[in-house]
Amino acid sequence: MQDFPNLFLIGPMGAGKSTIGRLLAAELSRDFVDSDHEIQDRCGADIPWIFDVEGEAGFREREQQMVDELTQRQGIVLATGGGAVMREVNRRALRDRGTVIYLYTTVEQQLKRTAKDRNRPLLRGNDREEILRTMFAKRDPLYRATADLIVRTDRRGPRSVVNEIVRRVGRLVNPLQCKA
Ligand SMILES: Nc1ncnc2c1ncn2[C@@H]1O[C@H](COP(=O)(O)OP(=O)(O)O)[C@@H](O)[C@H]1O
Ligand SMILES: O=C(O)C1=C[C@@H](OP(=O)(O)O)[C@@H](O)[C@H](O)C1
Ligand SMILES: [Mg+2]
Repeated sequence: MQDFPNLFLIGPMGAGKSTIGRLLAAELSRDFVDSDHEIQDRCGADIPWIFDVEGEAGFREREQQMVDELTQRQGIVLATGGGAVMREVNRRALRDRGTVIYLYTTVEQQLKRTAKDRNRPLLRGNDREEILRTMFAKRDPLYRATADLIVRTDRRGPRSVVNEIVRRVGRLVNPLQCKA
C-alpha cells in the first residue's frame, strides 16, 4: 500500500465520510483528517455555533481555507463536509491533489443516519426529506464530476465499504496488480 495517493472522500451528509474515512486511514496506516473536525478544533466551536455566529457564508470561507490547506498534505485520508463540492476552487483542489471518492447513498439512508444528530445546522428545518432531496439534485452532479471513483454506502456496513475502496484504489494505482 506504499503507493497510495491522498484519498479524499466526498458525498452527502450521512454517506459515511467521517466514519469510513477513519476506518480507511487505519486500514492503510494513514493519517486521517476530517475537515469539519479541524474547523471545529481551530474555532473552539461546534458547526452549529459557527453557522449561528457567522452564517453559512462564514462557514464556507473557513471550509475553503481548510480544503486548500489539508489537500496540500501528503498521504492522508480526508473526509470533507457534504457541501465542500459547491465551490469550484474546492473541486479543483480535490481533483488536482489526490484520488477523489464519492460515497454515494440514498436520501432514505441519509434521513435515518442523520436523524438523531443535532450537529448539522442545514437539517434544522421541518421537512428534512425535502431539504435532502433538493441538496441531492444540486450536488449529485458535482460529486460525480469531481470523483475518480463512486462507491455505494447504502445497505452495507462501513467495513465492506472500506474493503471495496482499498481494492479499487489499488487497481487504479497499479492496474495489473503486479508486485512492485
Ligand atoms: N455504511 C454505513 N452503514 C450504516 N451506518 C453508517 C454507515 N456509514 C455511516 N453510518 C452511520 O451514519 C451516521 C453518519 O455517518 P458520518 O460518518 O458522520 O457521515 P458523513 O460524515 O458522511 O456525514 C453515523 O452514525 C454512522 O455511524
Ligand atoms: O452538506 C453540508 O453542506 C454540510 C455537511 C456537514 O458535514 P457532513 O457531510 O460530514 O455531515 C457539515 O460540513 C456542515 O453541516 C454542512
Ligand atoms: Mg462528516
